[in-house]
Amino acid sequence: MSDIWERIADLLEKKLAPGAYQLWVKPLRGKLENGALVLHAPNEFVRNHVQLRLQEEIMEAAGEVLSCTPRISFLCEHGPAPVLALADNTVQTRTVSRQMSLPVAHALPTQSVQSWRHQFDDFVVGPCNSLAYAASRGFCQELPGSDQLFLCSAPGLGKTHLTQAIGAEIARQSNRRHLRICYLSGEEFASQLVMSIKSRTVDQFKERFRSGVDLLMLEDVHFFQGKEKMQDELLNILKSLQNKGRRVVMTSTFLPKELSDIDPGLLSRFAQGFLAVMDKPDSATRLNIIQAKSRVAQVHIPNDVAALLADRIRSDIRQLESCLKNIILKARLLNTDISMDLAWEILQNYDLDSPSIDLERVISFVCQAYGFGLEELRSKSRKRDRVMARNTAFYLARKHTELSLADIGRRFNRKHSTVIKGIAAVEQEVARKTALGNQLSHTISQMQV
Ligand SMILES: Nc1ncnc2c1ncn2[C@@H]1O[C@H](COP(=O)(O)OP(=O)(O)OP(=O)(O)O)[C@@H](O)[C@H]1O
Repeated sequence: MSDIWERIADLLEKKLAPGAYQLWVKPLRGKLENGALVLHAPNEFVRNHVQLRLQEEIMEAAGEVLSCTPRISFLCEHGPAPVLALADNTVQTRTVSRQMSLPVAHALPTQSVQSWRHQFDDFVVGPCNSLAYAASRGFCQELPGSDQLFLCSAPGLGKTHLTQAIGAEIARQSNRRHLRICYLSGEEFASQLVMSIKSRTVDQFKERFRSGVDLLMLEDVHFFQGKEKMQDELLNILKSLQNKGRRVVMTSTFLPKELSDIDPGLLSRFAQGFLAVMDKPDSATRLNIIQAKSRVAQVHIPNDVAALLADRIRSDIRQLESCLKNIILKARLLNTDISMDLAWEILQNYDLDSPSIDLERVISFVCQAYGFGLEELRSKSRKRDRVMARNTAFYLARKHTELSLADIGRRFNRKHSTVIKGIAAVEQEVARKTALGNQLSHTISQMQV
């Protein structure tokens, strides 16, 4: 079948500038495999250039030779994974191929339908992300007012996961197979724009986004801070997409209002749709994530190990996941059980949070510091030293735990209004720097986090 490629290449020789043909098309080897045109480039540089710049021309030439437009895979002789030109590898009609090829040429290199890495099913929902999850689901169902979604969180808390889940879900819905999805990061957008400026193809670059995209998924838009030229182009593209009723998902590590050096018009576009913020997971969600990930790995994680991980890696799910994977891998390599010792060894390689403080730790600290037992703290006694000890416990519990005032009060046999008064009394003494206040400050600072 390689003579097919020779015919396509001959056609390209006639259509392209001689230099372009010699440089980019001549080194390619091509053949038809299962209805797809598979092109091998000698290296990644050539492959990327051909995929980015010549895909349309190749598609057209192939269409003329074959009387239908085939799917194209771009492979690299020394490279790893194939890069599919189409998001949908089912029905291959000329229209579908042409439509799909435009945005995907500018998408992340490996985003074919099969390569969405994350789904809704493997996203663990907790209080920290339930709104973002619901909004992402709503976006897929085209709920009224869900044309644009802005997902925001600190790094490693699931923005990419949800964005990819949206892409996977929409690409999966049979009635949306024709939809042209463009998924890329702010940085990729910028580098493609720079390349198009260098090759004087900015108009084509803009046109691809304006007319070739039904759903734009743009990650890490905080990248645009301070990049004026990029912001102009993005603003125009967003305006055009929004005017045409096209849908947009964006992610950012910062809220629109926290971004600096961004054109106000662009900021206002960022804030135009639904803004969903994800927080750090609470301990129950962290445990659920550990359990879900170990289920996928088909490994049993002992409860004490799960509790240790959930306690010491609290603010970044990516780190939590990576630590868990390393523990599982090490246990497999050493052919040993997953134990606390093994977990501790792996944990040393991570940036750990301090052990969290729960109410029982607060109680035992206060009892030790003041020389009372819990029953004396819970008693009705209004003796000054007991009141101070109790108030210190209220204050520390409020500071270090996520418990409500009512929960704290319950443990000490007190109403939540008493807890408020106790905390205020401690704060007042400390602020006034009285002798008692200084003593309280010292005691409070001894509670090691
Ligand atoms: N709620 C969750 N349930 C299951 N896995 C999650 C959840 N949140 C995050 N993860 C996992 O944590 C890892 C990091 O998540 P993700 O890449 O989506 O974070 P991000 O917010 O996009 O980070 P960054 O800002 O650094 O790009 C991924 O492997 C993802 O699957």
